[in-house]
Amino acid sequence: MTDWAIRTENLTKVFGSQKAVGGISLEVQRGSIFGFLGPNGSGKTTTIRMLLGLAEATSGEIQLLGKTIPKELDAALPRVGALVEGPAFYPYMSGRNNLLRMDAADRNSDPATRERRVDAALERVGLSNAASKKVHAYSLGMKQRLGLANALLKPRDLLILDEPTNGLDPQGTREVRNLIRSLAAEGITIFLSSHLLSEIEQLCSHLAVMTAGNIVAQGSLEELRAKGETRLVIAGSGIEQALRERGLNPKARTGESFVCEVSGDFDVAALNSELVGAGHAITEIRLERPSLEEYFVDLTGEGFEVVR
Ligand SMILES: Nc1ncnc2c1ncn2[C@@H]1O[C@H](COP(=O)(O)OP(=O)(O)OP(=O)(O)O)[C@@H](O)[C@H]1O
Repeated sequence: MTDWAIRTENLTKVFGSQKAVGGISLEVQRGSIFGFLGPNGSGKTTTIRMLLGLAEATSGEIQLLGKTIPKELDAALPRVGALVEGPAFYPYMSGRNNLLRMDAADRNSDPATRERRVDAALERVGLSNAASKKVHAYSLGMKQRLGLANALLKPRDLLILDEPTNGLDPQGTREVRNLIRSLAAEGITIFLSSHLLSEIEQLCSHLAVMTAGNIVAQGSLEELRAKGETRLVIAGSGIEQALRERGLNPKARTGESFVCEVSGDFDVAALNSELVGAGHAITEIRLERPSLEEYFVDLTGEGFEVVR
């Protein structure tokens, strides 16, 4: 039986006459870094708010760490850290005092361990040296890391992060991404929304693609990569006839090369040695896979930003 950190079935949210989330079934495996990819306005934040019990679903079901939401919210939430719409810090208070204050506002947290937990969280996100600095002097990346420290004041099994690198400069983006990687390496399941395909490709093991309130693709990165059509590109002496004899359907491409549609697991090395063995001089042979971006654009008719 698969152990799901998040599972939804037919989750729907309607605002007036608008379906912001149109019946989505998410399956987020424990231990994964799961990317929730979609352009702005596709329904990601609304979904995340429903997962966390911040918004009520119109219909459908949610399981978070095996608990039914919203019925068993109190049992699930202590193990879930969240970063949704940058938390509001007091700018003229230090990072450390902000965390102490936020922890004190949480009725389930233990005052006896507060200082120790706050210092450990600051250490974890690399802010120990800036702990006594006022937050208004923090860079955006530091503020975002402080937000993550706030989400890490207690031991967590799952972190839900809404666009965690949005608005950060390249340095801040790198800091936050590295932090996410190290948290995942500790075994925390990460669910992260982003409108950047490049971010998801760099960080995530699994993803779901949202467009206009619906999931149009979901699975591991490799599964989705294998879905687009694979092409064999090949050039060599007498190659067209040789390919036809082997049941492939070559089409002429630029220069001397031909292209054939093949399955994702096509064995190029075997074909190469067979053709060479039969006396053909092969000057080019390779598989060409469409990028994830091409595949998603085919599915959604939209572009994804590909900022690195
Ligand atoms: N409280 C609300 N009342 C009415 N419509 C809403 C409300 N919240 C969201 N919407 C609408 O629902 C749709 C999905 O919005 P949502 O914020 O979930 O998208 P998103 O993918 O998170 O985008 P973004 O990255 O811009 O936040 C949008 O069309 C938005 O205008």
